[in-house]
Amino acid sequence: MRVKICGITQPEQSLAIAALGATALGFICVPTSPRYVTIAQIQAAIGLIPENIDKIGVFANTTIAEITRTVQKSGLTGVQLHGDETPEFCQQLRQSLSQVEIIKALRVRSLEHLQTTIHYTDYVDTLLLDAYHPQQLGGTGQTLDWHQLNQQFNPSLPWFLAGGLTPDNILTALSQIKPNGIDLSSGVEHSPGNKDLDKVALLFQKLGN
Ligand SMILES: O=C(O)c1ccccc1N[C@@H]1O[C@H](COP(=O)(O)O)[C@@H](O)[C@H]1O
Repeated sequence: MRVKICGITQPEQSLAIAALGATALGFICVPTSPRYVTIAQIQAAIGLIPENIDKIGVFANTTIAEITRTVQKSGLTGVQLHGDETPEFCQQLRQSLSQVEIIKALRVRSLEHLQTTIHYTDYVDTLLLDAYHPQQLGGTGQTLDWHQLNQQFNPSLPWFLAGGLTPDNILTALSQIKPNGIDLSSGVEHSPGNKDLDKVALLFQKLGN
């Protein structure tokens, strides 16, 4: 299973988290987030991380030109679209970034809302489900209803479960639902952007790594 640790701001923490077992690291490219990092900060982190680790930039409601510029300058291997990007936007981004993994995040408002993921199938590589929050785009610590999700969500694409996952609740979540990957941010940090390496280690211990 893929394990993505997101919202990293300190380059040396990237290296430590990769060594603990993360398969993907996430960098927040949304300027309003307390976890926002510049291209220079992403470059510094990526310079330390082994090649086999996925390096994902998280964007929301920005332009294709801005995403493309950031990917090309920083060396990101994937992008996570966490805003209201349409299937048409994803199709255009695919044309601009053909070698890069495109992950479309859906902030789930309702079970009916889940059905919109079908429209992205031809244009993205991976889906991600996060909890909806009226004021914040992500990193909220809010969880989804895993049991209901298990009954209603059966996508044809691989997908990440996100939203309020922690070392304490991860096994409960995975007992109820079987995503292809998990994504954690606020559940493994001291404060926004400052990861708690003890919590990350506990996560991988719980996962049996
Ligand atoms: O973390 C942020 O600050 C953020 C800002 C804007 C868009 C997405 C963001 N984070 C994403 O939120 C989810 C879940 O986070 P959490 O585990 O509930 O804290 C995760 O996919 C992050 O990539």
